[in-house]
Amino acid sequence: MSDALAAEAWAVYRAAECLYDETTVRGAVDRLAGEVTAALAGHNPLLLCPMTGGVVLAGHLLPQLDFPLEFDYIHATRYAGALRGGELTWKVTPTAELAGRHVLIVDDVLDRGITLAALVDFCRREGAASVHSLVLVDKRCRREAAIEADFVGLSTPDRYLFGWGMDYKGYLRNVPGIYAVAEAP
Ligand SMILES: O=P(O)(O)OC[C@H]1O[C@H](OP(=O)(O)OP(=O)(O)O)[C@H](O)[C@@H]1O
Ligand SMILES: Nc1nc2[nH]cnc2c(=O)[nH]1
Repeated sequence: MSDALAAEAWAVYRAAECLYDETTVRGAVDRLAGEVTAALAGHNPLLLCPMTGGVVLAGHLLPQLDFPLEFDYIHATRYAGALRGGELTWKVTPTAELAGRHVLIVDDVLDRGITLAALVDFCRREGAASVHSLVLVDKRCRREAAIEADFVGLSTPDRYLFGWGMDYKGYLRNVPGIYAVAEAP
């Protein structure tokens, strides 16, 4: 990507509002790990990470789930570097067999709900025995698909977010807190 976009991302980062600092996010991930362990240890679950946003959360959650599980990824995107979602584009389906499995989808943010609803539908159509979902952030907004996550880390207002896997035009997924882009004055 261009240096101009990197500079824009840096300016957006500096002007943004920190909604949750790193310590708070890590605390939420610890709690989520406990909840998932209580619900799914012993069920031989398959964790499914929607790329790319789910990768930071999955990387922090996995070592805290101290029981047998499998991990795979899926790739469907509808923002593609934009600040508003469009059509969902499928890029990669999981290589793991989902039939008969207890699937846990682990994603960064539940916003309009279109992506998570499509992922859950996909897993059900593939014959999963059960499908649970976990999101780091549940945005308080008007859903466009009737879905809620089973495990929720944190809640935010309806602002465009970045950090902890969430991007600003492809940048800032690495930021170690959850930030909201500054609103125009
Ligand atoms: O609830 P929705 O409004 O459907 O949005 C939620 C989805 O948006 C983001 O993915 P995105 O399409 O931005 O791709 P990314 O994971 O590569 O950032 C995020 O990772 C969720 O999967
Ligand atoms: N980066 C990012 N991706 C999203 N996908 C849906 N909502 C958001 C958001 O607020 N930020």
